[in-house]
Amino acid sequence: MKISEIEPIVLSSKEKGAATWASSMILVKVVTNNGLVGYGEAVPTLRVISVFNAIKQVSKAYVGKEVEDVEKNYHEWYKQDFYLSRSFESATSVSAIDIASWDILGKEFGAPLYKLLGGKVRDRVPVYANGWYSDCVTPLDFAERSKEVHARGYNAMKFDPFGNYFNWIDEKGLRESEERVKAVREALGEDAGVLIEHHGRFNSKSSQLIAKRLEKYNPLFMEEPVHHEDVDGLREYRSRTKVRVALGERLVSLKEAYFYVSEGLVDVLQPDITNIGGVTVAKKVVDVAEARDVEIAFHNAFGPVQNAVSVQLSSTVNNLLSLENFYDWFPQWKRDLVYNATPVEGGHVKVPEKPGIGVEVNEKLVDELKTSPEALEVKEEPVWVVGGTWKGYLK
Ligand SMILES: O=C(O)C(=O)C[C@H](O)[C@H](O)CO
Ligand SMILES: [Mg+2]
Repeated sequence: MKISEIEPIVLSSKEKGAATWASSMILVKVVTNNGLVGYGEAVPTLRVISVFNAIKQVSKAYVGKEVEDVEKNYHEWYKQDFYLSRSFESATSVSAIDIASWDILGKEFGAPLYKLLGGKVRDRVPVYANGWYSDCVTPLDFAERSKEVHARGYNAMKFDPFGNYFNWIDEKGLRESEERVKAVREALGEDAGVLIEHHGRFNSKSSQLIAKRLEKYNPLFMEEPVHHEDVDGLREYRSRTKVRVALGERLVSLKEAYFYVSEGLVDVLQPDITNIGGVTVAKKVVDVAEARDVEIAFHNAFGPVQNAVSVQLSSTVNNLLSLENFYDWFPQWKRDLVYNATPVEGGHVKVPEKPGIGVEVNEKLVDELKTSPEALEVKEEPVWVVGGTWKGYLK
């Protein structure tokens, strides 16, 4: 079947998500010449306009091609684009079109993606919560909220305890962060997973100080402890700390992922299927990680189509640690967009059996929420922060 049309669709709503960038979403609709429709999702972040336009350019390399030729089509774009691995817009655009292509493949063969990828190794996917700590500032705020999340069945949760510190962290910042993490660990007990998000914003010396303060709370992993491109800083961090490192949400190609795995720089790899090159590349990244016994925990922070395809892939991955999940902290419209098809129950998600990505998109709601691509406001609290947490509390 040939691809006849590709449409980027920006969706937004007044209802806000856990983070500013979660209030919008870029859906990609792919249609074939015999009327089959597939959906993918591209990542907005602060690039809504440029990603929307990039999808139009990447579409030029896909329209008219056989939708089943996912490998051939991806490599043709990789050759044509030249700067792919340095172009976030291109990588998330090709990822979205690839995901939609796989959605169509599943519909064509009447199978959920997991069946096209070698079958399930688990019937339910374990998830960890993110986005749950909006407006938490004091240790008590975090402790109380974490208990509520635990009571909902989540046995692992991630949070950024560092407030508005960036690059450097001083003793006051270390004390504030430690008090927040200590409060959560005491609230949850020893068996729950406590995952620490740094958002890649510290220099290596600061991150090493953080690791020494927090390792006694047995974090399941320390995510992006240093700036993503600070490889020497990451090497130094690895040589001087004992904690597990997670990274991967910013990777945009297979070779980038291979570098971090082959250099022994990562314990938990977090590829984002809507950034790394779609299903076609994500499944290769999983194999590279498996070769070095690196665990997989797909980054999954944006929308319900990304979530659906991440659930499908996670069900097939032997070396899966857990799948990130914002589902219960999505704005309702994101859950409604796929008829709330992947609810979290007891800290797990059942793997949908519908063809393709396993969920149906609510096309009526798409029409209601469709908007034009606009620049997001840049405020004192960065768009990637969980709302209301970019502050300190010790006077
Ligand atoms: O989900 C993650 O790992 C991210 O780094 C993204 C942010 O944490 C998420 O959007 C909440 O701010
Ligand atoms: Mg992160």
